[in-house]
Amino acid sequence: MDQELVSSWPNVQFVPDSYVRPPEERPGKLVLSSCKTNIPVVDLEGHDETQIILHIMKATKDFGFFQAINHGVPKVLMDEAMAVFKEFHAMTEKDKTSEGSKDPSRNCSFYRSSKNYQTEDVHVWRDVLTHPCHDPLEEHMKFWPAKPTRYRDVVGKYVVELRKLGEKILELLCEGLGLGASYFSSTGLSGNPVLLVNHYPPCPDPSLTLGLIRHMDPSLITILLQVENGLQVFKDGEWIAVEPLPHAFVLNVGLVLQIISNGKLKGAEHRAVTNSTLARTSAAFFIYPCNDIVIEPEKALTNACNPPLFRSMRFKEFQSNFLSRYANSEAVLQFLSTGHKH
Ligand SMILES: O=C(O)CCC(=O)C(=O)O
Ligand SMILES: [Fe+2]
Repeated sequence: MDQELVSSWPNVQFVPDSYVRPPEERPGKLVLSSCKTNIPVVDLEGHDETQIILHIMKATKDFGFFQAINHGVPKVLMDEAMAVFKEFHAMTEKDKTSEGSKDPSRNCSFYRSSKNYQTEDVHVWRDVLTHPCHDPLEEHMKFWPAKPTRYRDVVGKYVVELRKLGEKILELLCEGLGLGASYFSSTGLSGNPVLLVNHYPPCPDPSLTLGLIRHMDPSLITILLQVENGLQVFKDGEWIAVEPLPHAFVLNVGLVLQIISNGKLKGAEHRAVTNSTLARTSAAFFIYPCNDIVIEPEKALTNACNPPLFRSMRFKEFQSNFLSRYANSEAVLQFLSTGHKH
């Protein structure tokens, strides 16, 4: 059973030992309805941009997360993209594996649990399709799945819209931080968006396992599309469930933005729980810097009273160190820290 994708176990009756999380990580009773459910909702339409900026800054400072409505991405396209993501994950294991493994460099790939499957002690209950989304799009698209037949067409349109939305949110955050609106796009810091399509099949005992362990994202920001419950955010010692709102996106601050803003904006830990009846699909659009870009606290945001809290390093180095410490945010932050405290 271990050799197959989680989605290939249609009638699994119990959680295999290799998927049972250690007791301190298990969601237990906090799987769904017993959690609080409240993260801020930000309406991105409207004429008063100053108010929108204030609202986003407050939400990201308080929670590291918010849901965006009236964001400008066509609803029909969101529905089509989610439908095609579900169609991909509903294909046979053979088709998913061959359609997701066309890229010899493995930037576009399909895998179960996590990229550390071979070395991790315990797996998580998910299958993943991931691929790059930066320009020139056609060059990456040839490695994207060709089945379902409309995948490239629909997802190609979807990622163009998400890149626009990402730029818009980053511009608003820049203004909130007092940086020029084009700060990220002009520096290459937002030049490397990647899509990750998570699929969490129904699980016989969601209290024992996780779809995704507690982590922070190694991105500038992440834009998540979800239609079923399962995402939880850790705040003030508690797990908060992020209930899907129709046609909203869930936005969160990643570690790269935490570094650049010198801690003015902070990421939040989050995880995904599984569900005993429904399969859940979520699509995370990560805005990453290009590999060779140096990430460090922006000089305009540091001074003698606000010394840089984070070391400077290339994104590539940041990412490999992040991955080796994935589940341990404290160790990640310690690695990044200059030793200065707020
Ligand atoms: O599936 C979700 O809701 C969470 C996805 C996520 O956090 C991630 O892919 O980093
Ligand atoms: Fe995440």
